[in-house]
Amino acid sequence: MSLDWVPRDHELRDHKLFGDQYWGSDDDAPCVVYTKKPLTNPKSGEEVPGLYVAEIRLNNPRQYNSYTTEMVKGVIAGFGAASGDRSVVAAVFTATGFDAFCTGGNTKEYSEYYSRRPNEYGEYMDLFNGMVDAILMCKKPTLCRVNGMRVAGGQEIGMACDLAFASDLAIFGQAGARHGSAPDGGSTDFLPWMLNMEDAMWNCVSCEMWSAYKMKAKNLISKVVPVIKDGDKWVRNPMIITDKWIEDGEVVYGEYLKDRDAIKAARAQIKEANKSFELLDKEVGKVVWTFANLFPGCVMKSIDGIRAKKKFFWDQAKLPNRHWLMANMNYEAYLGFGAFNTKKITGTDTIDFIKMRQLIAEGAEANDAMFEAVLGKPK
Ligand SMILES: CC(C)(COP(=O)(O)OP(=O)(O)OC[C@H]1O[C@@H](n2cnc3c(N)ncnc32)[C@H](O)[C@@H]1OP(=O)(O)O)[C@@H](O)C(=O)NCCC(=O)NCCSC(=O)C1=CCCCC1=O
Repeated sequence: MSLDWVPRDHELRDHKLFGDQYWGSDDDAPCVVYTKKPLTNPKSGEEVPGLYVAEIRLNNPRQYNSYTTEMVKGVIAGFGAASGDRSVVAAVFTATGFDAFCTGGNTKEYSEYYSRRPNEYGEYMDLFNGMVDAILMCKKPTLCRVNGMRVAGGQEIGMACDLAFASDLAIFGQAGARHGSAPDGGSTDFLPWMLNMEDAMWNCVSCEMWSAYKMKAKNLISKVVPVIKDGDKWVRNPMIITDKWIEDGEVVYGEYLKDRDAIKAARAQIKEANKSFELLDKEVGKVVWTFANLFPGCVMKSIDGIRAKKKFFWDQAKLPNRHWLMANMNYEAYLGFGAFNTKKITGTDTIDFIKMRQLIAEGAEANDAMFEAVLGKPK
């Protein structure tokens, strides 16, 4: 017997919360660019009709794709759109150019607007937390296409994604303790899951930058590929040791070259080289195709089961962190972001840390006199 007699409504509902007002195009930097690209079979190269991959691209290359307040809204809107679009198979998070995926919050905005305006920064942090939540809540697999350095908040929003694939020119690390913040936008929560505790501790606090090869060896990311192309030949990042594992009893794979002149020459080679994301896009395409050929519901249930472990610490800490970050905008963040933002005026991009500790040792008040004593001076 047919079930035609059961009343049904077949008009598709629209579940979108917002439109495209938070996105821009290539020419609108700083902005987020949202694009639906056809799902493609990596073997045949054929595009699948009616199915897409959503690309959410940070577009602020002049400032290493750091996100401005408006861009944070664009990312939230992007992951929300990808999540709610029936035709989207996966969401790819990337950025413009070969230099940077993202170096975190916009230090100019932090220094010139948010420092000494703690309530304003609290409101901003609500958006930032919403951005990480939007990635972790997206009902599509999320892939970070690490086109360049992933630093500070860039590392945090990158780690919020399910999987990461990197250009071998990318470096990974935090900048918080150097520039007056704590990596509380996800790194203190995610790093200890993804690296071992000892590595998480050092990478989170030291502000050392680790190569993509080192991070692959330490399991932070899924794959590293070269982007320098010399004719038909792919050339691995010349600044990093990739041709041996051990030297003099120490693991050297993934470390920077030691010799200063060799580093200088490698940097110049990278600058001049012809570059292409062909291999990176191939890797991302293969993974998306794997997901596309699995049950969508089972894929998302499995992903959310893993994400729950990442969310466990993130959800516990995100609000207390927001309150601390807000208060800190009156103190160390004012100094740290101020120093970085005025490096062209003073010739130094950090405060005088030893002087600050000496003043603290004397029990000095945290007032303008202290700030003046530790900040650089106009040249
Ligand atoms: C270490 C660096 C990432 C790279 O150093 P280097 O390769 O030497 O490049 P620079 O000369 O420093 O940078 C090139 C130009 O880009 C500008 N830039 C870089 N990063 C930013 C940024 N985040 N915002 C704005 N502008 C940026 C830089 O000023 C240069 O411009 P110029 O006009 O001089 O050519 C290094 O760049 C670096 O340390 N960057 C800053 C990293 C940082 O402090 N980010 C913010 C951290 S805090 C954060 O992200 C948070 C997230 C949520 C929770 C709370 C929080 O604090």
